[in-house]
Amino acid sequence: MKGLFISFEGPDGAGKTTQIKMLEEYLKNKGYDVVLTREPGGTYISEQIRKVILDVSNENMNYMTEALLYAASRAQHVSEVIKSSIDEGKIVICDRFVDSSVVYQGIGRNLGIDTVEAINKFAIDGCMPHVTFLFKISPEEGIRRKSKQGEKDRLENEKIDFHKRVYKGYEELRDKHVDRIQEIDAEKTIEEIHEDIKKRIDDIL
Ligand SMILES: Nc1ncnc2c1ncn2[C@@H]1O[C@H](COP(=O)(O)OP(=O)(O)O)[C@@H](O)[C@H]1O
Ligand SMILES: Cc1cn([C@H]2C[C@H](O)[C@@H](COP(=O)(O)OP(=O)(O)O)O2)c(=O)[nH]c1=O
Repeated sequence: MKGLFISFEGPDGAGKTTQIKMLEEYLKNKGYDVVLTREPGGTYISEQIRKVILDVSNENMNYMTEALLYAASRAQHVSEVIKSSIDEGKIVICDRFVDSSVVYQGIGRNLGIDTVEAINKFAIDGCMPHVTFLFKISPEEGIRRKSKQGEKDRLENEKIDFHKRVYKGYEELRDKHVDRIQEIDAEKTIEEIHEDIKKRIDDIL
């Protein structure tokens, strides 16, 4: 049997990581073989690329360089982890995937959706999530939550305007992929959101 590929998307600080861990626990308790992974990252090589991308000292990084590095990290991740895990019948839960590039680089950095999709066509090699949970939270609340966690990375350091474009970008993407992207009200409590996600996953499984 083929596995299931689930991605989590949304602004920084939306609560994705918190919910992913809870979902992993829930699915493991039900006996599913779960692979938890993240982008940028998820493999030894991709994690090294992550460090370069998020390093605050790389403040003069060209936006195209940034987009290509995310795609390079993704190419390794897809080929080394995601494809094989799905083929082995596992449930892959990924903290961000190509939608993040479309929104952050395509819309946030103004490279354009088409350009970013074209770059990533090579990286994803036909591999797309079966379902994507999009966490809806205001940019201000996301930043507030994240700032409680300590030091910010290069992307989180961006001005509020950038995060507002990201928020709008996700709305645009949601309207474009209604069959795949499911919106989650991320301003609810941690428990309420977990219940919501459990229900949606049970429907899929
Ligand atoms: N529903 C929620 N309500 C309030 N705070 C939350 C909620 N979900 C997560 N948090 C807190 O917000 C911060 C960011 O959460 P995190 O899961 O790391 O978000 P993300 O992975 O989307 O950046 C953490 O300190 C976390 O404990
Ligand atoms: C995967 C991906 C992430 N990003 C950004 C989103 C985040 O700001 C950062 C990854 O940081 P991370 O700490 O993993 O995300 P979060 O703050 O949601 O927990 O990289 C892109 O700009 N493009 C991409 O393709």
